[in-house]
Amino acid sequence: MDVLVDLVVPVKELRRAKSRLAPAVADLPGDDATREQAHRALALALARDTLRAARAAERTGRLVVVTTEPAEQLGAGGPWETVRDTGGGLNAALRRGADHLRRTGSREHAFAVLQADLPALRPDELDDALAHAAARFAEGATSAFVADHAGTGTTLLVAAPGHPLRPRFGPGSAAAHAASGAVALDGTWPGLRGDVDTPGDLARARDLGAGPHTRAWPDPPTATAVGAPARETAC
Ligand SMILES: Nc1nc2c(ncn2[C@@H]2O[C@H](COP(=O)(O)OP(=O)(O)OP(=O)(O)O)[C@@H](O)[C@H]2O)c(=O)[nH]1
Ligand SMILES: C=C(OP(=O)(O)O)C(=O)O
Repeated sequence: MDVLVDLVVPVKELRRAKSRLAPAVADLPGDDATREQAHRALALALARDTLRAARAAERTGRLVVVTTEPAEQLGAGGPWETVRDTGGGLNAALRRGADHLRRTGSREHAFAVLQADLPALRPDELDDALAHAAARFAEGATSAFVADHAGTGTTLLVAAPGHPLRPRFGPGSAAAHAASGAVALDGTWPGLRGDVDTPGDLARARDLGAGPHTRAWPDPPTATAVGAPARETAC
């Protein structure tokens, strides 16, 4: 497997994202509009911290964000490419990102999907998980995944070079990916496994050590923590 792995990261429309985190904003001061804005800011903070760590990983090649949001909205830690999410849900968005990579010259690379709700992700964890995947591919596996901390969801799905991504994200996706033939990767990667769906997950990620955006939420982080702006790719 090539040293570099091209990543597809899905970022849902912020005003519809992370509905299970509504209780985390319920007690914030202000009116409903203020709380809705804080909810969108939280979804954005999770994504920004995930992207920041993903971009910093040494094994990350191209980084493609599939979203309806404007590239500049995602801001921190670029550059990455954005591909427009044209609907159809998460797995359709991921296939669109993978198609974009394939059409634009990444045919020989391994591809991976990384969820965008991993605010405590550390670049070295992602590098280590991608190295584990490469080792399994050398043994003949064609895809591999990392289950979330609950063991039911999936935070990373990797396809070996020359093999398609077969995303089966959604409830029970860890079992669905295993049933599709993907091998489960073993490793103590708390940030990589630490997806944030509920207020309890958010507290857990903050205890682990979340990135600057999630740490600062509901306030914005300082400009120095934000980093370079994103680069948008027409698609
Ligand atoms: N581009 C894109 N990303 C999606 C879509 N649905 C989910 N995602 C992303 O997939 C990842 C995991 O999503 P979920 O945990 O199901 O997030 P969610 O749908 O925002 O959360 P809930 O409303 O609480 O179910 C996150 O990075 C989301 O931003 C979609 O339709 N399009
Ligand atoms: C979409 C997924 O995330 P979650 O289960 O956390 O919603 C998944 O793990 O497949």
